[in-house]
Amino acid sequence: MLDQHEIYQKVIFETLGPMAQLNSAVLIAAGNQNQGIKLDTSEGTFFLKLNFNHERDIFAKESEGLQKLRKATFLKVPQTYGYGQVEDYNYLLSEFIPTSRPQLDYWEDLGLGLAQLHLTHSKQFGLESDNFIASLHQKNDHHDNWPDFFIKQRLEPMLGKAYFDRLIPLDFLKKFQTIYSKMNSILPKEKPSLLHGDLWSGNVICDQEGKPCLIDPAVYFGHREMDLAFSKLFGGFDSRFYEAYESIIPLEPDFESRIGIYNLYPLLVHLNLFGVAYLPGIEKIIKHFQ
Ligand SMILES: Nc1ncnc2c1ncn2[C@@H]1O[C@H](COP(=O)(O)OP(=O)(O)OP(=O)(O)O)[C@@H](O)[C@H]1O
Repeated sequence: MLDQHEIYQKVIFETLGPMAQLNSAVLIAAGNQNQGIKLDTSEGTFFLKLNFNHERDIFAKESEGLQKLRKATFLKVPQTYGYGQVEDYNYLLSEFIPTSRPQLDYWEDLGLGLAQLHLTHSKQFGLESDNFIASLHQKNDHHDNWPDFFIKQRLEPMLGKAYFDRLIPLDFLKKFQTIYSKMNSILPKEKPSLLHGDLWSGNVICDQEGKPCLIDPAVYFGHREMDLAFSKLFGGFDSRFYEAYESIIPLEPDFESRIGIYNLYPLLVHLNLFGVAYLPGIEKIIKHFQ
């Protein structure tokens, strides 16, 4: 069995080549699933993400998602250098983003960059393959209609998992499903937009130039209001972000009234990841829309 140092050395051998040497390694982020490590090597400084998830393609999908974002927006997005497995670990090696304090136009940039991302359209909602949101499988089968996609590919799989894992009883599941018939009239029709897919404040970091940098996406073509609603779930972004976004692509009237519906998805994700503390929030939204 390899020790930590040998694992890091093997990762840089596989991704940067046989001449690459590890100088030092510092753990900078330890989440529920992943470890984030700053690696100083003979080839430069890199960010290494490691986990034991049994889904072996989790970082292949993260790398694909980051590359899709890089192509679609002027915003900073880390370059990826390789992913794979060393012993039981999955790894992803990417550009290390040193952080600093936001510049004055930080929020405006983020709003304009997200609008640019959302102007990347597709004919259908979905993606060519499934991916992940945090450590959970995220389905992406194509649909022509947003409410169908949202119900069948987003809400139902997470609701089913919560029921299967005994986090919710059957009557709660049935109550939840009663709102499906309202979706068509509540959700405005729009073209599928490329989304970040997990756009909360923890997934935007400030780079060394004081500019926003997008990390940790769960990309797909969806309704752009999903990203905007998600951005309001845990603390929200500065009002300059929303103003800049709307200067490029204004929102349909009454967006605020739909935020709860969209956020049923991240709340179900949190229910499945972290447990029943998220149930009352979900219940409140369901009651409101029943
Ligand atoms: N490319 C990078 N360069 C430098 N630091 C990074 C980079 N990517 C992520 N980080 C730091 O590591 C932290 C965790 O990264 P990330 O969100 O990708 O991991 P995660 O395990 O999926 O986290 P979470 O479960 O909190 O969403 C970030 O909040 C950020 O501080």
